[in-house]
Amino acid sequence: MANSNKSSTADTALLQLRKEIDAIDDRILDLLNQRARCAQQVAEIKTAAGEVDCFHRPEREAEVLRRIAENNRGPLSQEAVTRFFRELMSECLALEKPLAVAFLGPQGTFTQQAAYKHFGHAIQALPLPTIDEIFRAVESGACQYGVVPVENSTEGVITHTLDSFLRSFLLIAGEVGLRIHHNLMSTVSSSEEIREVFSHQQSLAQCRGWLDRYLPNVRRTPVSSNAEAARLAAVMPNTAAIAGEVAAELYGLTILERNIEDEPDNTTRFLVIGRNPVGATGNDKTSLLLSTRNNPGALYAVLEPFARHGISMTKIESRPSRRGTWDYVFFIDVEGHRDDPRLAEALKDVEKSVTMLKILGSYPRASF
Ligand SMILES: O=C(O)C(=O)C[C@]1(C(=O)O)C=C[C@@H](O)C=C1
Repeated sequence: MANSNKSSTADTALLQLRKEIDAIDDRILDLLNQRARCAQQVAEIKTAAGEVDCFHRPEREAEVLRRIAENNRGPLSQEAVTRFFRELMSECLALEKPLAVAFLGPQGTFTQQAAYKHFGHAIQALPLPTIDEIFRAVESGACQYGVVPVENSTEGVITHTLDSFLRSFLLIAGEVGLRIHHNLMSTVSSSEEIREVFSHQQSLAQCRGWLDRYLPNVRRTPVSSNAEAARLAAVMPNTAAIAGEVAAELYGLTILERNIEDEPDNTTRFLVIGRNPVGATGNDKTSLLLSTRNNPGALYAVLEPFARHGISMTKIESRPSRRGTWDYVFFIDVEGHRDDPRLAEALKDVEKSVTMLKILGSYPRASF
C-alpha cells in the first residue's frame, strides 16, 4: 500500500515536470523561430549591401559563442551550450544562404567531423579526394570554404597543406582542434582472422606501438584516408581498418578495439580556408608565410620584432620553397589579429628583413 502511494506520488510529480518541460519547449520553439526570422532579416540587409556569395561571419559567430559561454550558469556544460548554439547558428545561416564546405573525403573522415564541429551540421558538405582539389574548389568559388588537416600532435605537420599555401591566394578563416581516437574495425569478429590492416599513413604511424604489440604479423597498407580504409575493409575478406567511429557506422564494420592510438592526447588541427579576410574578435591568431635571405642571423632578424612588440609565437615550421628563388620558407603562427596595433607594428618591422611576407590570415582561436 505504502509502495503504491509512493509510486503514484512519483507519477504525479513526473507528469507535472513533463508538463513544465512541454511548456518550456513551446517557448524555446517560439524563440528559435523568432531568432531565425532575425537571421532572415540580416540576410536581407546583407543582400541589399551587395553581398552575394558568403553570408557567413566567423567573427560574429565567435562573439555569440563567447557571450553564451560567459553567461552560462549551468547545469549545462560550456561544451554543451557551445554545441547547441553552433548548430543554431548553422541552421540560421542555412536559412540565409546555404554554405558549401569542401572537406577531405570520403564521407566519414575526421576532416568531415572537423567541418561539422566548426560550421554545425546545416552545411552542404562536399567530400573531395585530395587537398589540392579542396583548394581548387574554394579558389574557383564552387565552395565558400574548405577544411584541411594541418598538423597532428603525434606526427607533426601535414606538409602538403602547408605547401599548398605557397601557390594559393586563399586565406585561413579558422582553425579546428579535434581529439583523434582510432579504432580497429572489421567485418571479422576476432583480430586473429586479420591478415591486412588499412589506414591513412598518419594513422598507421599514430598506432605504431599498438600494432607492433598486438598485430605484429599483419600487413599494414597505407591508403588515401581512414574512411577509404573502412570502405576497403568492408569489402575485402580478412582485413581491418583503423579509423574513427563514424567510419565504422558508415561502412557497417564492428569495432574490435577502441582508442588504439599510442598517445592519449592525440589531437589534429585543421584549417578552414576561404576567400575573405575575417574581422578581429579579441582572441585571434595570425598565420604568416615568409622567406628570408640565406644569411647568418636572418631568421633572428625576422623573429626579433615579435619579441620586441610582445607578440607570442605559437608555431614555426620551415619548408623548402620549391620556387628556386629562396631556399626555405617559414610558416609562423602568432597570437593576435593583423589589425591589432601591436601586431601591425611588429609586421611592419618584420617586412623590412624578409624577402617575402604573406599574411595567410587572422582568425578566431579554436576552443579545443
Ligand atoms: O549576424 C549575422 O551576420 C548573421 O548572419 C546571424 C548569424 C547568427 O545566427 O547569429 C548567422 C550566421 C553568421 O555566420 C553569423 C551570425
